[in-house]
Amino acid sequence: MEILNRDGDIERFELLEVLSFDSVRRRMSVIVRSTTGEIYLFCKGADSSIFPRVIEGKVDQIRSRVERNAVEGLRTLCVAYKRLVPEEYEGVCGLLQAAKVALQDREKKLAEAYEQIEKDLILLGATAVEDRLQEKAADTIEALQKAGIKVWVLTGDKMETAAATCYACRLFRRGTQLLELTTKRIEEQSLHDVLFELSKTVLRCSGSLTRDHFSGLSTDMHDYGLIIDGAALSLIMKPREDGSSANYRELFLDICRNCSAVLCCRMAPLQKAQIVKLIKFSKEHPITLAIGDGANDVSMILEAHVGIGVIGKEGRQAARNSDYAIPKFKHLKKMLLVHGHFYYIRISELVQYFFYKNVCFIFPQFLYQFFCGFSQQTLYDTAYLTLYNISFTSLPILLYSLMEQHVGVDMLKRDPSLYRDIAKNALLRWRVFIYWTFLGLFDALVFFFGAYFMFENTTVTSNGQMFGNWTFGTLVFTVMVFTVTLKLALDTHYWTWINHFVIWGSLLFYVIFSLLWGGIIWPFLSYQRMYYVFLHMLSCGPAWLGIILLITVSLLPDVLKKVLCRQLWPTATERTQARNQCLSVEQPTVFMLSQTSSGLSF
Ligand SMILES: Nc1ncnc2c1ncn2[C@@H]1O[C@H](COP(=O)(O)OP(=O)(O)OP(=O)(O)O)[C@@H](O)[C@H]1O
Ligand SMILES: [Mg+2]
Repeated sequence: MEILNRDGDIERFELLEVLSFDSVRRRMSVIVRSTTGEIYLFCKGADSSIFPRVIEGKVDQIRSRVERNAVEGLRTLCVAYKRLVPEEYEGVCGLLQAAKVALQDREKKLAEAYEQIEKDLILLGATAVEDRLQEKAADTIEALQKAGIKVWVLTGDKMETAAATCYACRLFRRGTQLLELTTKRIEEQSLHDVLFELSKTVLRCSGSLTRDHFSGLSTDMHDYGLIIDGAALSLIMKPREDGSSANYRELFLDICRNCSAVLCCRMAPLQKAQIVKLIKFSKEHPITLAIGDGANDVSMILEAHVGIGVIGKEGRQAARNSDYAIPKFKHLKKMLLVHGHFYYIRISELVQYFFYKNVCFIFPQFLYQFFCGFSQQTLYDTAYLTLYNISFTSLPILLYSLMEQHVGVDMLKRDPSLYRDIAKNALLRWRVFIYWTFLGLFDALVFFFGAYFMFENTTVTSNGQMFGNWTFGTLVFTVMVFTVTLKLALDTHYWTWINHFVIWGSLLFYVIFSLLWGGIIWPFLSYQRMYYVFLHMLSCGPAWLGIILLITVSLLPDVLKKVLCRQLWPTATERTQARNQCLSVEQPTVFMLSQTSSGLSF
């Protein structure tokens, strides 16, 4: 190992041992031998883990320096060393070797060995490096807050550094009142008192004020930010004999609910996961998402409902253990607010539409049983039964669920609050599900009884011929295929040639298939009950009229509901759609935004 010293000379060291870093110890050491044969141990790590191990050096001076640097948002590391005489070194080697080859509890033994070796150090100094935020980190966090997502920062960093970072990424603002739940405070008062005091502070205001927690835009004085450190968290989580820890947890969660931002600092990796778990199983059962870039974030990424890894300088562990890996933090915005929004809309329509079209399909068959003496006679021909879900009505919804964009990408990025329209599983709630089911039942009733009443008049054909039960079934089926496909066409906002192709293509395919299926005598069929049925039905005018009428009647309630809801209770998304339509007919306007830097930013 060669090192260039400040005089410009090269110093050579032989690297003997590495006591590797871990997030619990928060320090690492190396043992080296200089050219003169002296053996040194150099240790670097977080101030909190170095200072207690130091017996010499300008501790107070360096401590205050470190505090100052941390407040400025710099990442600080303290460095200490000690000289090892050869006998000591022998002892160290022996300890390490024994721990390394242990077959049981190796990790624990290594930790104990490190603990013994890294003590009685002489403080050398401290380093402070600027750990710059990734580009657009602040924008992204602000957008997430506007979208109604609560952002918590869980970090292994020092409290002061982490707080400065939170200010830099606008999680804390000028008006944010910081509440501290730290070990220092708990040492002064008891945990019980601190928690009650904090909860009194936050709950006093939450009752009387209508604050906008989520937008983060409130300029209200009572915008709270909570800071908690790892040691305080373990006190809260620690199970007690009298079972009171559960109460502390509830109290802690109550305080957090009333804070617009929460910062957890000096967290060990497992504590990060513990926090995620705590929130995940809290009474609101929120969906949690954890994003991180380092190995120390892996456990929380695995614990959260959605784990995202940022592929970065800190290696690939986080990305490898995540559900989604992204190259930069700023991509989270597009991922959630645009793709997340789109896919939620798509998947919810896919699910509901599948129920709907199958209710439309099966309910007439059920009703038919009352009219056929419960003889198990099918209403539709077997080919129709087989092909309804796999070819007549499959592609349009498949394409919808892959391509639909009810609002433009730019619009979703520009206005994060649109995300609130779909938050809390808004489109897959019972109310929506019941609406779709009733729509399906209504449509099925219209198909069935519409056709039934038409067939009551036995002289629908001009030549006096009567329709049979297969024509009845085919009429119901035709109206159904057209209605469910047109319903999807009404729901589609984003039309591309491929949507046109599958929607109109599916209908055309149905017509052509029916013509061929009944128009030709197929040699492989032993009997052909559909022979000429479809053509026969189309050859009579009233059937055409009936089909058009029934399709219109079945689509009408949904169209009316859409129009009324849009007019009376438009969602933010619908307002945006309407605005976009207005804008697209007006002359294009160019907006220019200029940003001036202000010394008063925080
Ligand atoms: N390679 C290292 N050598 C010595 N000390 C380190 C090293 N990496 C981190 N530390 C110290 O250990 C502390 C905890 O590190 P950890 O990786 O858990 O969190 P972090 O990197 O500070 O923050 P984050 O959790 O946001 O990644 C750091 O604040 C730092 O003081
Ligand atoms: Mg780290």
